[in-house]
Amino acid sequence: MTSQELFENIKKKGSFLCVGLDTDINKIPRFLLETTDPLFAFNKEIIDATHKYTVAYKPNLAFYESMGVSGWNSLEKTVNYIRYNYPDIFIIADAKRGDIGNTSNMYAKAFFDTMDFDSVTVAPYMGEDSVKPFMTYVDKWVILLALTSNKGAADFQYVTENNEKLFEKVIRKSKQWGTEDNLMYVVGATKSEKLKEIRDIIPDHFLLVPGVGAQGGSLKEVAQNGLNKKCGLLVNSSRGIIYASAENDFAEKAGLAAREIQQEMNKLLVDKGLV
Ligand SMILES: O=c1ccn([C@@H]2O[C@H](COP(=O)(O)O)[C@@H](O)[C@H]2O)c(=O)[nH]1
Repeated sequence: MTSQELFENIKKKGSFLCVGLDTDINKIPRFLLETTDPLFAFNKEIIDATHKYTVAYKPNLAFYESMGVSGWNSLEKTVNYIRYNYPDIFIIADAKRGDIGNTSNMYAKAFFDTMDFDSVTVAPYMGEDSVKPFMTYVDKWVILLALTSNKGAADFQYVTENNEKLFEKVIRKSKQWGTEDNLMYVVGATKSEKLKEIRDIIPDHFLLVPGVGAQGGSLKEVAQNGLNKKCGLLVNSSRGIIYASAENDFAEKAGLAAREIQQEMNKLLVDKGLV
């Protein structure tokens, strides 16, 4: 998917929402545990209830890997289900990978050949040769960690040298490795005050923004500082949507939670003259 195609979907749905599929076996409704594949059964219901309001899904790999082989199967079935039923939706493997070149090649093969993800989150710490293997695939994206939403982001990402913070250096250097059609950045919604500075460095790239909802980031502030002429934002909410209810009505409540965010997003897009 190109950035223009992503923008077209955003305009069509009036939404730049990404629903995070952080599917925790301990949090899903108990009756699903009696099904043959509880993680997939939960995801399928959530996807059917939210697809109208979202342009992206982001399974976080930890929730699937922690289950062993059955978790990988649930993940693969989830990706195939989205691809087959809702083909215009962008699918993110939140895996935070990156290693020496030949190993990154294998990570890229896992997510882009073996599984049909559109994108994978990658940690920039090991540098260009650890990131480039993910960019050899046509129509696939790297989403590079730039300024993360957690408290520990302060440990390294704000460290300043020659008047430049580490996260700024990461963005400035890495933007030369790809294009606006295969490289996005993670910027936490809890760091929305930094979005203007980030937009000075990368005015046109898409940003994946986790941290609204459960982590307390403000969608309005993210939009004020981060929207660009092609929207340029995918704002993720995981727990705030998928665990809106722990009862039999979990899917319906997730749909309502997604719709509420979509309606707010639509207003923000209208105010910005983008739809
Ligand atoms: O900086 C980051 C990078 C990734 N994440 C991931 O996004 C979701 C957020 O979930 P919520 O339940 O909406 O808080 C989760 O998968 C994180 O691992 C992040 O939060 N911050």
